[in-house]
Amino acid sequence: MDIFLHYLTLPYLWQGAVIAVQLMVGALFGGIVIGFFLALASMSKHRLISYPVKAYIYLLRGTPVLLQLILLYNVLPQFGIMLSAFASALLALTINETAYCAEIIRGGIISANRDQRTAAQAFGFTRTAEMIHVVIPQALRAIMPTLGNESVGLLKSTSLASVVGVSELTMRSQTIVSENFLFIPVLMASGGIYVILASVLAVGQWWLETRVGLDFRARRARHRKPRPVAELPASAASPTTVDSREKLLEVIDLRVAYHGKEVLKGLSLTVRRGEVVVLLGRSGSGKSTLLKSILALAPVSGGDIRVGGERMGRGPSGAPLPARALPANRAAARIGIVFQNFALFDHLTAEENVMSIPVIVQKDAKPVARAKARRALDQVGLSAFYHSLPHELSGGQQQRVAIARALASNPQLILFDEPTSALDPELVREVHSTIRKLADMGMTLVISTHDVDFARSVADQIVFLQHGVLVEQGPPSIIDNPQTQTFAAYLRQEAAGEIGPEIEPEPTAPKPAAKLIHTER
Ligand SMILES: Nc1ncnc2c1ncn2[C@@H]1O[C@H](COP(=O)(O)OP(=O)(O)OP(=O)(O)O)[C@@H](O)[C@H]1O
Repeated sequence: MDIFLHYLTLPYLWQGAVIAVQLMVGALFGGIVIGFFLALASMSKHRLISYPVKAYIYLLRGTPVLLQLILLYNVLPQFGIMLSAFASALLALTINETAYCAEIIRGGIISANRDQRTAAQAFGFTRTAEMIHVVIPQALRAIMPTLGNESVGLLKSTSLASVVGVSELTMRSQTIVSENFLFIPVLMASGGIYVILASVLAVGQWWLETRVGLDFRARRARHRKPRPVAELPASAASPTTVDSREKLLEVIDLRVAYHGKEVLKGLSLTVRRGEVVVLLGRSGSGKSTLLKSILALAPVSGGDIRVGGERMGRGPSGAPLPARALPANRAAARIGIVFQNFALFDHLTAEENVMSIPVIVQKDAKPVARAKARRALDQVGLSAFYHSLPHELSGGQQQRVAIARALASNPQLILFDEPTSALDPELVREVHSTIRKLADMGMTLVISTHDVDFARSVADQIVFLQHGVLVEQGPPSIIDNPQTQTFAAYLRQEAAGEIGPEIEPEPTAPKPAAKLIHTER
């Protein structure tokens, strides 16, 4: 035991351990930084970028790190590059690590919630902002355990550096053994040092995992010191006077196709400022696609969409905007959106969720954005929940945070994509009453829903879609007096609770006759 303890505390071995740790930290750091960019490159739409990166990862993962180490150590001098044994071992381990980290990080990125990413894009986040504020926080939660595992594996792989003459822990224990033949105590002491280092890594991993976890964030949010909140001018809080004749949203002959299949077939619609338009239709009729198109989030193949003076997804000449110009286009249109599944950023409190739009999109100072967020949360009756994380709220409360988030950007138009479909009946009421309040304030709303009674009570204009075609349009009275057989059949089935998804008509079947009744307010 004494001999074991002697070697366990031997400075010569611990100096070797320091070299092993230096190799591990250097390779892990390089692996994570370079791996992040490789992960992005491997997911690129451009094959010229993604394929070589995938091939690089494939080759490095497919060959033993020992082989790579020896190869690099012997190949570099032939190109006149003379590196020390330590530097070439570090380089080889880093290169190998980039492939593994790229795959770990790619896994984290693809695990990020799609709805939250769509929400960020809809509000006008740039790709970089989406990455920093939405994807990376979620990806970190997913990759932390695997990365912790990887760091322990890497620590053990540093022992391979001994083959090129790096005097790290394993090599030093072998050197001692070759002199005194005390295999068992020396190798056990060396193993003990590896276990101590791995334990330190495990504690670090646990600490980091806790910090990116939602429970820790929730606790921290509750105990955080109060942050500065700006005074907002009183005028900003009151609803603006609207000219109800002004056309705010114009959808002109809109066509959208997914993989060659047309799902919106020449749809035209006008929404005036202050108007509430409700979209009805069976599942699959194209309601969500219409809302996504308004935000330039759907593959529009024809037609035009204007919100205020802004052409969505197109430049002034009518040419489609490149992807990098879309965030500014969406931000300029000032459209808020509320999704069926809330799509709140789950690592942010209610207040942070709402203020993310003024901070990230409108570049407001944080105290101003916080004041706007609190005003919006007060408007939807959530003054007591500023510091709650989404998972601490009921579905109805989460949806009201989502409504506050849509309000915080001072939108000229708010889109609701089946805002109550994911809610229990008693929670539906609270969300409906919040939407009604917005309508009473004179906000312009476009709401997709299956709730005919709610549509009747809130709408200025009802729009019925079928197979991507606007079949009937008119005041709420058309619900009691439908003008087309298809709408009448839909209403009958809806009342009987027999509504099913759309069944595509045969390709030869004629389009449903469109009967339009236009309403002026
Ligand atoms: N990303 C997509 N890729 C391929 N097809 C899609 C995509 N999104 C929607 N579609 C198709 O477009 C059609 C219209 O879908 P959409 O979601 O707009 O209908 P909806 O009326 O909103 O339905 P629901 O009431 O169920 O939300 C459907 O046939 C759907 O399968």
